[in-house]
Formats: sequence, structure tokens, C-alpha cells
Amino acid sequence: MKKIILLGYMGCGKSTIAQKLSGIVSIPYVDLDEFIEKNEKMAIKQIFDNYGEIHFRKLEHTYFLELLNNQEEDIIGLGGGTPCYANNHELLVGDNVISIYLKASVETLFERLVANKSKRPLIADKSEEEMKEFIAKHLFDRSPYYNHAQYKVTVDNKTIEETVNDILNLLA
Ligand SMILES: Nc1ncnc2c1ncn2[C@@H]1O[C@H](COP(=O)(O)OP(=O)(O)O)[C@@H](O)[C@H]1O
Ligand SMILES: O=C(O)C1=C[C@@H](OP(=O)(O)O)[C@@H](O)[C@H](O)C1
Ligand SMILES: [Mg+2]
Repeated sequence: MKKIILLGYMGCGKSTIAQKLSGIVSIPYVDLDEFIEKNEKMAIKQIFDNYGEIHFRKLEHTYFLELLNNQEEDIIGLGGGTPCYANNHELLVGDNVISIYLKASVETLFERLVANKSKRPLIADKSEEEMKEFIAKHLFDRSPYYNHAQYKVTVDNKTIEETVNDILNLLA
């Protein structure tokens, strides 16, 4: 079976949608960040704080490759930065994967991230004011990587169920 890969900016819903989709189609899922945390026995924030982002990006690449090659989970929720480092974007194309960019506007991302920033080292220390500008610039920089995905699903103003339905429609 092909691996279904969900990607997109922090807060677009990768972890939430991967879990929900998995429950509906009865295909096991794995969240790359959770997989890293479990294997490294450390929270993502701690990995950043203790060893720095470059170390995290190396781990992220290694564990992403491991997940692509395992036979266990066929739905993978990536971290927001995964496609943007270590040529990981090249792994989003090809016959063995179905890659889906969950596309969200700056407004949607901001709304979801203000309430959920503490575990995300890139924004944890930013004020609300700083965050909006940061997200806008960062999303612009990262979009070329996200656009390598084979499919795109817009998530603005959609419930979790509606986004999952859109994904099911494109998989059908
Ligand atoms: N319609 C929605 N779809 C997905 N997530 C949503 C939605 N509405 C609110 N959220 C919330 O947005 C937050 C970010 O979602 P998360 O799955 O952690 O994103 P990601 O893994 O892409 O960073 C979560 O707290 C989630 O509950
Ligand atoms: O965008 C990023 O660079 C990151 C996104 C996070 O995942 P989520 O997108 O699930 O928050 C996590 O991998 C880490 O904090 C770095
Ligand atoms: Mg996530």
C-alpha cells in the first residue's frame, strides 16, 4: 500500500487529521513528531532546547526515512518543517506515496496557533503581535516546498470531518 503523507504549516491540522483519517479508514497512522519523541525519549521542545534545530532536522530526516520504509503505518503526519529540510521534499513525489498538502491561510494558522504554541519551539516565545508576522513570512518561505505535494486540500473554515471527507474524496 502507498504511504499517505500529510504535510503543511504548523497548526494546519496534520496530527489531528492523520489520527481522524486513520480511525475512519482503519489504516494505522503515525505522527512523525510523536515518533521522534518516543524514540528519543524527549519532547520536541527539549530536543530543540538541548541540542538545537540542526540536530532536530537530522533526526527528523532519519525517522521520516524509517517511517517510509516500515510496513506498519501507512498514514504519516509530518512536522511543519519536514518538507523544507534535508531534501525531504523529494520524498513527497513518486509512486510509493500519496502526499497531501493541508493548506491553511495565515489567519487560520494564527487562530489555531495562539492557543497551541507552548510545545512548538519556533513560536513558543513569540508575542501575538510577533506571531502573525512570523507566520506570514515563514509560510511564504516554505510554500515552495509544500507545493511539491501531489495533492492540496484547503482547510480554512472546515471542520475536522469536512477535511477528512475531502481527503477521502481525492483518495477514492
Ligand atoms: N478544523 C480543524 N481541523 C484541524 N485542526 C483543528 C481544526 N479546528 C481546530 N483545530 C485545532 O488546531 C490545532 C492544531 O492542530 P494540529 O493537528 O496539532 O496541527 P499540526 O500537526 O499541523 O501542527 C489543534 O489544537 C486542533 O484541535
Ligand atoms: O514547522 C516546524 O518547523 C516544526 C513543526 C512542528 O510540528 P507541527 O507542524 O505538527 O506543529 C515540529 O515538528 C517542530 O516544532 C518544528
Ligand atoms: Mg503536528
